[in-house]
Amino acid sequence: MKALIIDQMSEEIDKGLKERGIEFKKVMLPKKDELIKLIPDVDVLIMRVDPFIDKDILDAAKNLKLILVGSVGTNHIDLEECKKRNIPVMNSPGQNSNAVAELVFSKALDLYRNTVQANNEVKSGIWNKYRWIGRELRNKTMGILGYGSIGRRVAEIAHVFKMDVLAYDPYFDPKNNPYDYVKLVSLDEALKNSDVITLHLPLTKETKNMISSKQMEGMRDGTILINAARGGVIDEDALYEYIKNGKLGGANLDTLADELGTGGLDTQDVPISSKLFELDRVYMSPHIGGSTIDAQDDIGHLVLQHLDEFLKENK
Ligand SMILES: NC(=O)C1=CN([C@@H]2O[C@H](COP(=O)(O)OP(=O)(O)OC[C@H]3O[C@@H](n4cnc5c(N)ncnc54)[C@H](O)[C@@H]3O)[C@@H](O)[C@H]2O)C=CC1
Ligand SMILES: O=C(O)C(=O)[C@H](O)COP(=O)(O)O
Repeated sequence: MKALIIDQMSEEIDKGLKERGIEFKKVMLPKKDELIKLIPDVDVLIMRVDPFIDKDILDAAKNLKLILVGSVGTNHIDLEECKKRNIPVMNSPGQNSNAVAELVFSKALDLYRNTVQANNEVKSGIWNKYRWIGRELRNKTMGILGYGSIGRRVAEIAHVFKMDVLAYDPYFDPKNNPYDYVKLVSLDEALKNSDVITLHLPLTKETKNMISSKQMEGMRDGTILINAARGGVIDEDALYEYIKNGKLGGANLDTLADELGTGGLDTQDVPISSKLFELDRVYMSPHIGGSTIDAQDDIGHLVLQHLDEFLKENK
């Protein structure tokens, strides 16, 4: 059995493959052409959110029996084509939830306390403590869109910050709500009554551009938006307009519609641009929500557990 690892993953995976006597190769983020050349004799593909695994790659993957994904989202894999070929795709739910949730609060606090502008100003040699009057999360309302693994972890932390918590998730059965301090509401109610809105739902046909002008119009003045889900969920043109016209208080984004893992760019250290970058009240990070040593180690263990389950079922 041969495995191919195509992203930066925990060393635990290398160790685990060796212990199981599985031969493996590591090629960091191969381009599509390169992957098509590498994949014909691969049995197990181990990856994160790049590159896009499409029909051409699957056509070349004559031996492929399993795709192990060290991420939650699988919108970068043609699941239909995998199903046709009987190739299971096993993702890693739950393992990076805390990492993403912590980043959400870092992002909300950064915007509320203007840390990026304050940092830049001090380092440019200007000391002015009066310009950067911020706000506190305490007593504000957190609106969580998508009350899954990450959404629920965000709710727990928001409660500790003494925030009120609203959540919108049409697929979540309220009977399973573990927290009495989280009120499950409609999308409109969540938009209208939140000071901080954070997105934790998958990118699907239904959620693409789900947050657009109409939804931004329905938000409170000064609302800040955090997106550590997928870029395509927010209409970036509308976001630009609503931050520029002052209706929204800012956005802190970990993802963009045209980025790695969403079928857009396909390598690292690529130039990226967006008119959103013109706006001071837009803060960015390059899709690092799940990128902690802790989360990647937990993911490594789950990937190996999934591999063992597969091997057991396919002896
Ligand atoms: N920035 C990053 O590094 C990371 C981003 N993600 C993204 O976050 C998403 C959520 O991750 P998890 O919470 O772990 O997944 P999850 O599957 O536990 O939760 C997703 C929730 O979204 C809900 N949902 C689906 N469609 C919806 C809709 N139309 N409206 C409202 N809710 C809807 C589902 O019912 C589910 O409860 C992933 O799909 C992925 O795209 C996940 C991990 C890291
Ligand atoms: O799990 C997901 O879905 C994510 O978006 C990841 O955390 C980000 O991708 P990775 O590159 O961290 O696997």
